[in-house]
Amino acid sequence: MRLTSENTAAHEAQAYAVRLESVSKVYGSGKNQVRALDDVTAGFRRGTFTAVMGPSGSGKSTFLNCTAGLDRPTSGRIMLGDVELSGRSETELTEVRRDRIGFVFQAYNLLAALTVADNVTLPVRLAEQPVDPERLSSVLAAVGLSEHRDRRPSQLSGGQQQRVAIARALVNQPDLVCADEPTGALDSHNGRKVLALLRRIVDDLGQTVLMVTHDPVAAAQADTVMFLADGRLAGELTRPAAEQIAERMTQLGRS
Ligand SMILES: Nc1ncnc2c1ncn2[C@@H]1O[C@H](COP(=O)(O)OP(=O)(O)OP(=O)(O)O)[C@@H](O)[C@H]1O
Repeated sequence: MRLTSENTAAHEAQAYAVRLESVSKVYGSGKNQVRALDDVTAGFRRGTFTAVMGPSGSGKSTFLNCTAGLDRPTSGRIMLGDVELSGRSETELTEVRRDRIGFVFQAYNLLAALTVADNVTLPVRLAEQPVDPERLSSVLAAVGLSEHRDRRPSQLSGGQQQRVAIARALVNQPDLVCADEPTGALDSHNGRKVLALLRRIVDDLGQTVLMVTHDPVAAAQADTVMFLADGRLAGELTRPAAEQIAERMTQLGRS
């Protein structure tokens, strides 16, 4: 097939969950100006798990927030599948986030008054869509919480609460799951279980995961580790061991 610019764009939208083209983010102005992201171009293929690492202040949260439509880049383009995020109104961005992106935060962000099942289906109900009982059962089974569907978050361990958050992130079959330090509040046993679950949703369900972490052991679960330094891409490692990641982080910290 001859590749015209139109079918190249369609092909890329199919192959990549999200693409960033020359994305920069500048905070403040004058002498207080901070270039948190500096001309970042990157693409994340569907069905892959990427960890984002870098020294403190290197731009990881800014990168994740811009990619997930929580923050707006100063310049550049972000394409979520075939949807361009730039130039969208706040209401449109809220809808894109609700319908196409799953979020997993360090602090779980569950609603204490709701049951597990009601927390998981919240994005569906916020979109005023009917809850599909089969979809609910299948995401609860995927995270191993079928028997706990009627409990409240306070009746679960931290690791179980994070698995509820992952089920909530999956319920709309999102284009992208964004995880910000998902194991940051967990002990190592529960942290390992959550990481294994993130790995499984990529391998078994074909989800695309983008995870910011400070932990080389967590990052070693990813297919690719992408490094940031001073808001710029500073290389990547494919299927690295935790030791290699730690070594690269030490080098970046020294530079
Ligand atoms: N809202 C903001 N206003 C001004 N500067 C900001 C803002 N948010 C981030 N920054 C600055 O942008 C740079 C990148 O910050 P960011 O939080 O993205 O880094 P990070 O790699 O996630 O850091 P950490 O690992 O410490 O969480 C830093 O210099 C930070 O001080």
